[in-house]
Amino acid sequence: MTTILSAKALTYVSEAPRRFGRRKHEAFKLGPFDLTIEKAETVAIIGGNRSGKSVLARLLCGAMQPTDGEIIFHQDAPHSSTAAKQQWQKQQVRMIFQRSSESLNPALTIGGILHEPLKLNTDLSYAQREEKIAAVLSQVGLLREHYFFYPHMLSDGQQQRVAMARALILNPSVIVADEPFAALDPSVRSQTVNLILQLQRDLGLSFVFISHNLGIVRHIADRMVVMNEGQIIEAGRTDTLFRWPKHEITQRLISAHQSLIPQASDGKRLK
Ligand SMILES: Nc1ncnc2c1ncn2[C@@H]1O[C@H](COP(=O)(O)OP(=O)(O)OP(=O)(O)O)[C@@H](O)[C@H]1O
Repeated sequence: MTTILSAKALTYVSEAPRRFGRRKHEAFKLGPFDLTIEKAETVAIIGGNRSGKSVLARLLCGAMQPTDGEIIFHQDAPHSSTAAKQQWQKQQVRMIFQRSSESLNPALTIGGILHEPLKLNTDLSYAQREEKIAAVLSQVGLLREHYFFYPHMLSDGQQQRVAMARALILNPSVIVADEPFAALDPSVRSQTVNLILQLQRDLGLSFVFISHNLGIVRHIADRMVVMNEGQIIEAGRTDTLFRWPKHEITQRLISAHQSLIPQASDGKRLK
């Protein structure tokens, strides 16, 4: 196995705002804990509300800075200067959010949306960027014509694919997805799951995703990380955790999921 990144003693502490203004965030402590992500694996983060799943996802992709601890990238950066190395590392982990429609700029065409990260992060010429965009559109199952569409002209599933294309365009090693399936209807959801599995096979990508849907977690995650009150309370292979959950909270989450699975008249679970 090849380790892509490891979080060491990762800690995030936010104080409650003292006075004035709306209380957007309350006091919260995440970690310290260690976590590794291997090449081409899928790691699901599960846990109750406010357990810190989204904060962990944001720390992993660099959208929030840890108060303590560090995230180490194990691949060699193809650059020698520290600034270029840091820039490259930032590109290694990209995030996609729950509601793609809200994260896509409505004033830009899909082409415009996909040019942006390339303009900001690479020295590619216009023609090279066009070539890269055509390739990534096809990777996520969209057509070349979609380049000229605005986000509102696309379906939810297609918008999700654009969000995926934007995440992929800088050739990351890890995609972090916060509830990527929650807002999708069941058929689009299974298409998105299949797309993720296919991209993983084709590109050797690692996926870290947060989900309350344990059916999908069981279907696609190699490993599971269970969080509660800012701590990892249990982690391991998905099959093992589903069969032999050790922590009481993991047991509760899994039995709540299993109670939703239809039972046959003889009491056995339907496949
Ligand atoms: N950007 C932020 N800055 C500071 N604190 C934050 C930030 N985002 C969330 N928090 C705080 O971190 C705690 C955990 O929130 P988080 O959103 O990570 O939980 P979650 O497990 O993803 O919950 P849910 O399943 O309800 O989305 C909350 O107390 C929240 O107020």
